[in-house]
Amino acid sequence: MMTITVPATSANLGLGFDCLGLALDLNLTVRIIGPSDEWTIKHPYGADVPSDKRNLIIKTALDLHPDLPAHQLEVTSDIPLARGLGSSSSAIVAGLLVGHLIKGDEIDQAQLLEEANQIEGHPDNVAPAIYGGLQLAQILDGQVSSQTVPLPDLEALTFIPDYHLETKKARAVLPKQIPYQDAVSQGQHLAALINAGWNRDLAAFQVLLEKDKLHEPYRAELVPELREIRQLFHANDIKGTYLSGAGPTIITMVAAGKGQKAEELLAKAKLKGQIRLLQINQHGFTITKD
Ligand SMILES: Nc1ncnc2c1ncn2[C@@H]1O[C@H](COP(=O)(O)OP(=O)(O)O)[C@@H](O)[C@H]1O
Ligand SMILES: N[C@@H](CCOP(=O)(O)O)C(=O)O
Repeated sequence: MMTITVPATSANLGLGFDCLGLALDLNLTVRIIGPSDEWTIKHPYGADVPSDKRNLIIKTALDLHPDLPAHQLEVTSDIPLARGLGSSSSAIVAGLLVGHLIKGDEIDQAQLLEEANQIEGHPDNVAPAIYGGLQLAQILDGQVSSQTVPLPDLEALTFIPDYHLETKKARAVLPKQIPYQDAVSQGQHLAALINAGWNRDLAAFQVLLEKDKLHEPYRAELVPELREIRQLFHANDIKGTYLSGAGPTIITMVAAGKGQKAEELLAKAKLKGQIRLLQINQHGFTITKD
C-alpha cells in the first residue's frame, strides 16, 4: 500500500494572478490499496463526484498512462471543493503521482510541474502543491518552472464561506481588457510583494496583499465577504486580506502567534462559513510506502 498526501494551495496572493501560490496545511490523502478488477475510488464527497474512471484523480492517472492496470483507491481530505483552496490541483497532482507510482516511474518534481500545468492550465496552484511554501511559477517560451520565495513569519487566518464558486465561473467575470495604469500598478506592486517576501518584511507584505487590480475588483461582486472582512480588519489596524485563488475563500495573513486574536475578532462578525487558522506547508506532496 502507498499513501500520497498533497497540500491545499492558495493561489494569486492578490497580486500574483496565475503565477503566485502558497501551500497550506490542509491535505488531500490518497491511498493506493491494491490491484482490482476495475478502477474504484472511495471518497467523502458524495454522489456528485464520480467513484469510477471519470473521477479526476483516476482520469489524470489514466491520461498519463492509458494502459495503467486498474487499482482500488481511497481518499480522505480536509480540502473543501470549489472554494479557492486548489482542490482540483491537489487532485491532479495526486492523480499524476498515482500514475507514476503504479507504473514504477521515478518521481521528478520538475516533470510533475510540467505535466500538472498541462492539465490545469495555470501553474499557481500546482507549483506549491508540488514544492510547498510560496512559489513563483514562471512560464517562459512555453516552459514552466517555479522558484521558492521566502516568506515573513506568518499564519493564514482563513474564512471559507458556505457556498461553492467554481473557478470557471470566477474566471468568466474577468474583463478582456484592463486600464493601462492598472497594468503598471500591478507590475510595480507584484515586484514589491516578492521583495517584501525576500526581506521578510511582514508589514509591507500585508499592505501589498491588498493591492490587486487584475481580478479582485471584478470578483468582489461574487464574494461580498471580501470587502466585509477587509473593513473589519482595517478598523482594527490589520492589513493582509485577499481573495484566495478564484474565491470564495478569503485569507488574512497575520504575524505568527497573532492569529488566534484575529480569529476571535472574525468569529464575532458571525459570517456564514468556517474559520480556520492555517500554517504554511513547507514541503509539498509526500509519499509513504507501508
Ligand atoms: N479529490 C477530488 N476528487 C475528484 N474530483 C475533485 C477532487 N477535488 C476537486 N475535484 C473536482 O474539482 C472541482 C473543483 O475545482 P475548482 O472549481 O477548480 O475549485 P478549487 O478552487 O477547489 O480547485 C470539484 O467540483 C470536483 O469536480
Ligand atoms: N489563478 C487562478 C487560481 C484559481 O485557484 P482555485 O484554487 O480557485 O482553483 C484564478 O485566479 O483563476
